[in-house]
Parts: sequence; structure tokens; C-alpha cells
Amino acid sequence: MSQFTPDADWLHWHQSPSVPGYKAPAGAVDAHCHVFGPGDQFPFAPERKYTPCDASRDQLWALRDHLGFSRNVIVQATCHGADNRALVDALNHSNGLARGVATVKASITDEELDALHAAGVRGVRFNFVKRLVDALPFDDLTLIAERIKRLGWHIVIYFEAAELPDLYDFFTSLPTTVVVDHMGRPDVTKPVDGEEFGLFLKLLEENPNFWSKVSCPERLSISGPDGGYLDVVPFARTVVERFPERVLWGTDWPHPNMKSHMPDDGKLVDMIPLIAPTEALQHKLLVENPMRLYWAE
Ligand SMILES: O=C(O)/C=C(\CC(=O)C(=O)O)C(=O)O
Repeated sequence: MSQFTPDADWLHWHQSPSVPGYKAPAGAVDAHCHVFGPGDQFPFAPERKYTPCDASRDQLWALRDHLGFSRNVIVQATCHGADNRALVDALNHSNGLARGVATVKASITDEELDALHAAGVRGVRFNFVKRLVDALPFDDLTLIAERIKRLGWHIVIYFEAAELPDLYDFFTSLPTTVVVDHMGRPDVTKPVDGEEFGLFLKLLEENPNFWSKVSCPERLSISGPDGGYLDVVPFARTVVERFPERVLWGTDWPHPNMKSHMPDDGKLVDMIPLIAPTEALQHKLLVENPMRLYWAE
């Protein structure tokens, strides 16, 4: 029996996702996914705000193959805090087919950063979603940003759309490439050409170092799986068509903290042609862009 019990309302990741009808181009990258534990091997962090079920690296590789993808970018999830051991273990057992985004504290040493780089880490994540973390002070984040510059890493930022006005100036002060998770979590009941999403588009428009993941329709959708998450499509498609060189796509497997339902990962893949309607856009989204950011060398 595991030393960790998932939260009572925790939804297990999908056990039999469909085979997508959409065939991803050769070399496609799932650029946003996580590994959880296994908790008995890589304990969840004491400061975590949720306890998930296990989701191991081998289970992630099985999903990758099932979906017809080739590579993964594994993003450190908050349930592991700044303990990147599960992430590094996955990278070290990926045959070079996975890269990572870590969570670090300002006290990390250069040697520790170098070891993360050698394992395949290419970025750090700054998380501002209050239900997930107590965000680090801006001074610490600024220090981390300065420290990782020499490695050529980027910064992944995760925040709710309503927080963007307050965070905007800090974000634009960051000295590296910056990747926004899940399009800055727009409220999709508001218009795609409205003020709120307009601020996010302005961030990308005026700052060529900013990229966006067009991921997580299952988290953002109000119409839900029965509506095919179609209410999210105009937002994602706008970002892909306006910034085709600076977009990434990911499954978000194993879909932490989904409460209403668990998505079928195959169906998420089937949405790709809706948000990237041409083969050229799909190739940039799934192959060229993530390869440039994560496998540049
Ligand atoms: O998987 C995601 O990107 C989103 C998450 C989880 C998360 O980010 C984390 O635990 O670090 C969420 O909204 O609960």
C-alpha cells in the first residue's frame, strides 16, 4: 500500500484513450505533460496543495506512442515542489526523447543548475496560480531568471487571466524567452476580441520573446467534452494564426486537478487541426517550434 492517498475527489487519468483520427507529423512533441511520483519512489512535497495518483514515466511513454507522438516536454508539477528528482529520473530514462522544465529556489547552486541541464532541463516554471502555490517573491524570481540566462533556458509562466494586469510589468521585465501556459487561462465566456484576451494578445504582439502553449481546452472549456471543447477553439486558433512561430501544444497528461471529468487524450489530439488548420501550421506547432526551443543543440 502506498504511503500517499490521492485527494478524495482526485480523478484518475484516462485508462483507455482513443486512437486519434488525426495523424501527427513525424517527430511531433507533446510539449506539456507531467509525471507524478510514483510517490513511494519520489515522494510528493510536504508543501503541496494536492496529492495526485501516480503517473509514471513509463505510463507517459506508453501514451506518447499510443497518440503517435515522438517526444515529450515534462513540466515539474507543484505536487513535487522544487524537488525535481522524479522529473530528472524520467529525463534520464527517455533515450533523449524528453526534455524538462524544473522548479527551483533562488538558493540553487550553479552546480545543481548544471546537473539539471545535463539531464535535459531547458527551463524553469514560475507559477502564480494561488490554488497551486504560494508564489515566490518577485525578487527571488528575478534572481532565478538572471541565474538561468547563461544556460540559454526559458521561463514558463502559469497564471489566471484575471491576474495578468497586475503581473504584466513583471513578466515583460524577464530577460529570457517566456512561455505562457494554457494561453494565460482565458475566460472563454468573454469575447476572443475583448479586453481580457486582448491584453494577452498584446503581451505576445509587443514582446517577441513571449510564446504560448495552446493547451488545456478541457480546463478552459465551459461547454465541456460533450461540446467537443469547441468554445476554446477560437482562442487557440487566434494565437496559432497570429504567432505561428511561437506556439506549442501539449496534452497536459495526467490532467491534474480536473474535477468535472477526465479528458480522452486521443480526442484532445483530434482537436489539433481545428486550432492549426493547415499542415504548415501543424508542423510548426508540433515539430519545428518545440524542437527549436528544447532540442536546439
Ligand atoms: O497541469 C497544469 O498545467 C495545470 C495544473 C497543475 C499544475 O500546473 C501543477 O501542479 O503544477 C492545474 O491547473 O491544476
